[in-house]
Amino acid sequence: MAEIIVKIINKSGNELPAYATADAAGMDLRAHLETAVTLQSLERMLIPTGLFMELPAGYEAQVRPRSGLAIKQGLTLLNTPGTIDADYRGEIKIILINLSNEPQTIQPGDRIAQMVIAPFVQAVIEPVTVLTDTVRGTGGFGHTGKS
Ligand SMILES: O=c1ccn([C@H]2C[C@H](O)[C@@H](COP(=O)(O)OP(=O)(O)OP(=O)(O)O)O2)c(=O)[nH]1
Ligand SMILES: [Mg+2]
Repeated sequence: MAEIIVKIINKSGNELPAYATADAAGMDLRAHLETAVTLQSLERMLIPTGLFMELPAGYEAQVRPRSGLAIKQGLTLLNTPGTIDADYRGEIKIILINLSNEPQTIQPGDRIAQMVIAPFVQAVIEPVTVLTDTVRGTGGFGHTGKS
């Protein structure tokens, strides 16, 4: 696999993101907090990570929920997958939402999300007035049925 260099400034005091296992796709991101915060049911909150990144051109970072937090605590990312642009130089922040019925508490340094680095393409848009015919045509939104 080609080596992709991602430059990171870490102002959090937490350890740097890292792949936990040999072939992991995601690196966990930790909450950069002074004290614990609690999200009430259905409350959303922007949680800082203290991380600032420089991705190579042609790559994005996707921030995604952790399945353990989702199933055990109903915590997910409101905008999943969040998009971190290669030209963004601000702090990476996580939009957490509590979809459970109980308050959920995040401690400083908790792993609240994971980040996947992925290549992307930028398309050239070509305005036209007619599109090619296909078997699907305009069918969508479940038009092929369920079973
Ligand atoms: O979960 C996220 C999503 C985005 N960002 C940062 C990096 C990204 O490059 C920038 C802009 O994100 P996006 O394009 O999704 O937001 P927008 O509402 O379109 O803002 P903008 O007008 O700044 O592009 O915000 C985060 O830190 N966390
Ligand atoms: Mg945008």
